[in-house]
Amino acid sequence: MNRTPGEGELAGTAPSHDRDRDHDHDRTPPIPSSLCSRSRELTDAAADISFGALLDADIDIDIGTDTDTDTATHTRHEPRIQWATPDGLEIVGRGVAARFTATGPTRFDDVREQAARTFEALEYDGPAVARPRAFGGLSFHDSFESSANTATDSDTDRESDSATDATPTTAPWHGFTAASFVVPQVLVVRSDETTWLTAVSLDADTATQRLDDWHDRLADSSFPAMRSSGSPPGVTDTERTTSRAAWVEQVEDAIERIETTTLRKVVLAQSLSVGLDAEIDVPATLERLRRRYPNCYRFLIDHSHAGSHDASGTFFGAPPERLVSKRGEHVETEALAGSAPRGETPEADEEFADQLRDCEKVQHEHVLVAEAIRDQLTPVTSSLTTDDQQIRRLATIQHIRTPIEATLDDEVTHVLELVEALHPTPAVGGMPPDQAWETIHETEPFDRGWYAAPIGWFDGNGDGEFAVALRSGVATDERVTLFAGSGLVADSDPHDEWDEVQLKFRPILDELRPEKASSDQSETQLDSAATETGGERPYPR
Ligand SMILES: C=C(O[C@@H]1C=C(C(=O)O)C=C[C@H]1O)C(=O)O
Repeated sequence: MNRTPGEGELAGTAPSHDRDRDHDHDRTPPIPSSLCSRSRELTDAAADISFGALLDADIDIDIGTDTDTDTATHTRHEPRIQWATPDGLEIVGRGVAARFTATGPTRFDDVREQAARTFEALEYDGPAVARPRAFGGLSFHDSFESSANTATDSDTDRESDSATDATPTTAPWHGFTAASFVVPQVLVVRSDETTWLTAVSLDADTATQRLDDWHDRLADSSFPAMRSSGSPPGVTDTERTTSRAAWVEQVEDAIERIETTTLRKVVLAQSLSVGLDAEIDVPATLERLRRRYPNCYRFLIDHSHAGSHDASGTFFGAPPERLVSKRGEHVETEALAGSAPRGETPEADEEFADQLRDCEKVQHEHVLVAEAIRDQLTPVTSSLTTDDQQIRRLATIQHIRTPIEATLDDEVTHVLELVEALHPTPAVGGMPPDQAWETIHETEPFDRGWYAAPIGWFDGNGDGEFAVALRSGVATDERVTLFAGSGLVADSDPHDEWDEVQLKFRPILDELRPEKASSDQSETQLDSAATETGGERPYPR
């Protein structure tokens, strides 16, 4: 199938050298220099059906003048996003009003520059919570390059350093690029008691028309009344990238590097490819994850590129970790590192928590992360406070958490600047960062892609929020590829670290296996204990 971009569906490419070597160059309209947005509050009935309706893959979304007549394929290829924070803000979006993409070491600046051009002339009449935002993320490392680009690079001049170092993407990351954000054409935003519908287009008339069309559609009672939580698709097989024996060798090798070089900490990961009995319903899976991991973020990114022949996979997850949020000059972040299982009883649970608090190795691993975050933020902030350590309890695992808040000085104006400064924290990379990446790159037998990388949104003011894309996977047809890792320091034990990684696969893996339903009793008990210790601050809207 070869689609042409529809009206209002504008794809941005990186400026300068990157644009010259984009293989979709001829078909790619420029980044829009204006956007118009209209919002309307949804009444109860429409609000209830709006999330499922907008995410439902079978819905024939209006994307303007798209010429494709194969509706089923076409809707599956229609980009969609979902974003939810632990305090109840939920956003779903469909279609592309603007797209910002970039590759290489300048990817943060390139995306910011593209977005600035588009958002500069944004006309918007709704409340702040329903404003247009760009949703997306980045790959873990800037050497990541989409396979679509690499396929054609041989016949174009490769000018940037990044292009020369780039590694072609491998499954399941086909179609992903080093930085990709979309401003959706239609958004439903739920916050507190209200639900808003927002439509975005190049001009006011189209935005108003789109808003009215979608409002009528959502008032249509033929849509299901509730968001579906579906049922697990069932698992046919699992394939590991890393056997236990290989892992033990990798960890021992990493520890030797820590003992003999200046490397102090490195996070090594594994990937698990899971074959499914049926195609996965990702929004329904996220709804089940919401019920079991209410304190986590939830995200879904399906950025299938207009004009591309193949759909990319859907990247989704329920991460516990905030990378950073910026609202005006106020910044919130956290160190989350150091992990233990949940106990079967409250006493056993507390014992595991005590081990986290008292274990020298775990404290070392955690403090490295908190210090690195403080060191990155101090030069750009006028004040910075670090709270006491807390235990963050999730249904299947507990972590040490140190909340960090700061007030920015005048130098930093965009959340992407903070994302660039902080990513990767030693919670997912290591210390020092370059040496940690070298170790990861030389050790891990798979491509991290967007795993453990920043995922989130920013708006026209440069405010935004990013989580770390952990407890995540990529769904492609009837497989889901999961990723999980663990922080290693000098006295790490390979077998303990193996167990920790398996625990981190569980959030999604449990939702793929029907047998999980039979152990619901114990999950419920875990759930009721899965509250945070220490007060959680409100997440920004
Ligand atoms: C790397 C992961 O998790 C990170 C590593 C942790 C650790 O080493 O203790 C804990 C939380 C996360 O910061 C993962 O979930 O894959």
